[in-house]
Amino acid sequence: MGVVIGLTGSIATGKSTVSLMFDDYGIPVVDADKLSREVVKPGRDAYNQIVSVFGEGILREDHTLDRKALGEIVFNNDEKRKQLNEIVHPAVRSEMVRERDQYLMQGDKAVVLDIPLLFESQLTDYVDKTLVVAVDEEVQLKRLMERDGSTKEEALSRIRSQISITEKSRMADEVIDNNGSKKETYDQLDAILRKWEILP
Ligand SMILES: CC(C)(COP(=O)(O)OP(=O)(O)OC[C@H]1O[C@@H](n2cnc3c(N)ncnc32)[C@H](O)[C@@H]1O)[C@@H](O)C(=O)NCCC(=O)NCCS
Ligand SMILES: Nc1ncnc2c1ncn2[C@@H]1O[C@H](COP(=O)(O)OP(=O)(O)OP(=O)(O)O)[C@@H](O)[C@H]1O
Repeated sequence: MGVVIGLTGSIATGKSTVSLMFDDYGIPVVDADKLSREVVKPGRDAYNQIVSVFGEGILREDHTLDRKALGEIVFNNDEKRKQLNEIVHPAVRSEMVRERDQYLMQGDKAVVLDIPLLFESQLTDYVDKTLVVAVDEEVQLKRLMERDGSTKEEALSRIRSQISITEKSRMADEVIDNNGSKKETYDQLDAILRKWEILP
């Protein structure tokens, strides 16, 4: 049976960057962020529930979700974030398990579940190994502000919505230090995959 790797980190620590490296090895990745965007498309159950809870003020003119507006609400209010999670997460979880099992059935040696909230949502039972991508907090803040063009306040409200990267690193089976170059990150991933006997 293939190994299921739970890939996580905290926001902007480099999960997507490492997930692209898995692509290079031909190891399939199931991306929870991507699924969470699909299950809230107009007409889907989760979309209808979000509109009924948060109102039409979080819709754009074309009726798709205004993710920035919804983000401003939920990253500044724990109760509202919990409500959104309760709507979106079950749909993401069932799709993720379906895709994971499909890869395992077709005989893949490993499959990656890229889940930002692996520890927050207590999803570690869905995976065999946990891999955390970590950077120092000042690097995280800088990369997040640069990537999203966000203010320090906006970036900090997102960072504070998650368990700290220090704590996640303590819970992980393996940690990749992504403070350095992408090449250094690649080398660490390579070593871990060899240690786990996923690569020869
Ligand atoms: C609030 C929303 C609309 C903001 O959308 P936006 O396009 O700005 O961000 P995006 O979805 O690309 O998420 C970026 C990052 O934010 C962090 N994040 C997203 N949702 C959450 C959450 N509920 N709690 C903590 N961190 C979160 C993750 O690190 C994620 O990688 C969106 O994040 C959302 O629907 N969140 C709820 C679903 C969820 O938990 N998704 C993450 C894992 S399934
Ligand atoms: N080793 C690195 N050196 C320089 N920049 C990097 C490195 N790793 C990642 N980055 C940059 O940092 C930003 C955050 O990385 P990435 O998008 O991979 O994080 P993430 O953990 O997937 O974020 P999110 O939680 O929002 O999904 C991106 O702009 C990325 O290009």
